Amino acid sequence: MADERTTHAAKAPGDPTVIADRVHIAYTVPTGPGGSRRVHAVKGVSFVARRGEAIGLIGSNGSGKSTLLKAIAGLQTTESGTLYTRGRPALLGVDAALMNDLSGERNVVLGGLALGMSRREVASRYDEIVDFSGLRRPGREDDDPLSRPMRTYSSGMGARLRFAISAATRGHDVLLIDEALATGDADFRRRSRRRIDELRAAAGTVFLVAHSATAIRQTCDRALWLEAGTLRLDGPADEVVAAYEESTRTETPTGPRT
Ligand SMILES: Nc1ncnc2c1ncn2[C@@H]1O[C@H](COP(=O)(O)OP(=O)(O)OP(=O)(O)O)[C@@H](O)[C@H]1O
Repeated sequence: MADERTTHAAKAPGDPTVIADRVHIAYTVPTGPGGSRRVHAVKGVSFVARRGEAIGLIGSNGSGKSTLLKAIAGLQTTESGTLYTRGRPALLGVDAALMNDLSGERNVVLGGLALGMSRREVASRYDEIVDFSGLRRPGREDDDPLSRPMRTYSSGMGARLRFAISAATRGHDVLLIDEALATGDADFRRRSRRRIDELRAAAGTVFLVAHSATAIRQTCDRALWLEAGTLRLDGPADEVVAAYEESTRTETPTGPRT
């Protein structure tokens, strides 16, 4: 079977959708009465993302991946440097503005509106979203998770619904996905990959933050490896992921042996 990813990757990338030029991002963290300290989360990161690319962000915990994603989405200000994002970016993922006390059904509407869909658009895509999430199981109509509050969902169910909502968006030049593919079964991951490919083919740029090297390898053609806020490597996903894996093998402390 042909590898869709290779087909897309073979196409020449298009116009720039995100341009980062020596971007620095810092948080101010209160340390006590009147005091604060700065956490320098992203340090001088530069890259150009183009239409048609799916770019994975990889790096150890606290390396700045989510911060960079938020900045690309326009939700986090930069301290210095220039960050340009074309059109309407959409940030999707575990932090998406869903409400745990509301039912899955209400959250589909809420999430759709938060992503800029009209009520009519949400209504017309409702079934598509729910089908994609895989939460409505034929023959199990007596227990429809969509009518239950989201707090009763497993983390995998919640992640699937969030991804399904976000995957229904249209017309975004830049789609940012945080960790959405880390959960879900093989079938869901396959459908997610196909959808990301479709979004990419429909002209946007997709950024994906994932801890799973496999998700990045299977979904992205390019990867940015962040380490302690700096861009350590930018290149073909296979190469960057291999270098990252190699470093985690050699740099992960094993702890003292007793
Ligand atoms: N709201 C915040 N206030 C203060 N510091 C923050 C905030 N968010 C993140 N940080 C700090 O910024 C740095 C980068 O965090 P970020 O969440 O971007 O990393 P990450 O690579 O996405 O991590 P993970 O893989 O664990 O999700 C870390 O040192 C983190 O502690």
